[in-house]
Amino acid sequence: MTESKDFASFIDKLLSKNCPFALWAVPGSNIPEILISCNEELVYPAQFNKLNGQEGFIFAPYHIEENTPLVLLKPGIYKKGVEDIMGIGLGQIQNEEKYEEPGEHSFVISQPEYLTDIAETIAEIKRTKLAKVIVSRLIPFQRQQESLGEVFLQLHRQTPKAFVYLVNLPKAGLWMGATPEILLKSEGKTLETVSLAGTQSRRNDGDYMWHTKEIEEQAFVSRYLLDVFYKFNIHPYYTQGPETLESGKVAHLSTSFRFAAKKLAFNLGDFIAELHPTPAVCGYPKSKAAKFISQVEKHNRRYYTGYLGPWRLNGNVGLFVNLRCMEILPQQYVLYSGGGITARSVPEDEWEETNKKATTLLSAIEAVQNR
Ligand SMILES: C=C(O[C@@H]1C=C(C(=O)O)C=C[C@H]1O)C(=O)O
Repeated sequence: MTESKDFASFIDKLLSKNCPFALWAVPGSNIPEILISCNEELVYPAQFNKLNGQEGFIFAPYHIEENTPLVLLKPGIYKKGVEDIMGIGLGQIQNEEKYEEPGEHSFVISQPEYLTDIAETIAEIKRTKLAKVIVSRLIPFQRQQESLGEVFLQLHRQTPKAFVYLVNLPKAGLWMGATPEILLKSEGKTLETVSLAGTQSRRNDGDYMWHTKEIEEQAFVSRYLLDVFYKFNIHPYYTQGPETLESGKVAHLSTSFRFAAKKLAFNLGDFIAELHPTPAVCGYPKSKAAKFISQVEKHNRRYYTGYLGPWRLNGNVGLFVNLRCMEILPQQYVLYSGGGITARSVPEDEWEETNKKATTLLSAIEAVQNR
């Protein structure tokens, strides 16, 4: 797919129609998939647990609010593979009006402000029972005349092991990303969820050493997953890891948990509602961390740290946490990047970590802008 100039211009033409769609490639696959829906095929469930029994593609926010609804694209035109996708007659797709601009993204904080916030976060952790909290920030980047189709293909070329996507939706906006984090994925009769946390720079020699800070912060996520398993009576389950997972310019610690899908045959929506947001993107304990985030972060996370992916589409569930993502506005890209803060954090290192995470997207944009 990455070789096709025609495919990039097909994506650009689709974007110019402004119809609701989700385009994605699952990790390790070169085969793109698309779901195009008309406005009538969009559903806005009021709560996360209202997904029981539904089917389609989900684009879920961090918090459901009026400006950030949970969106389900019901099966409309679904195609897999470049040829089949490009076979879609664009003439049959209705032009939709331009969406309303999302609210101001003016809460871009400077490095000194960020460092102060992180120092205060560390002090709060040391003073209270809060053990870990994810603090994020916005990174704006100027758009030029570059093709978004080309940026999507470049992103896929650079991060083939991620879930790479482009989503255009009224109410939610235009988003692109390449996330390494599985929330819930089906494989035959098995379901898998993953505890992913702890970050270091990617190494060429693959010789990773993990330190106490990363080991502890990933363990918080694993412990939380086991609490949720206990609530839903999920056993036996099988684990693999912690092991190193590379994505873009960084690497993480990852543990996979697998169990029989029949355990959640009737309440998969409830399970997701309980799982989200995990301590990988919120913190631990979860309610304390969520409250702290709402005080320390001046921006609205919108769909960053939400989740997205096929939901029982042709029988498959493939939900990923919305990380390494950006909202695409007419004049600029707004990237979202965050990291887990614990008592062992060093503010300057955390700043660097958010920069490194952002290079996944920035290097794809720059590669296209500099062509
Ligand atoms: C919050 C992000 O990533 C999450 C936080 C991580 C960390 O704190 O080390 C690692 C992976 C993700 O679970 C992000 O990419 O913005």
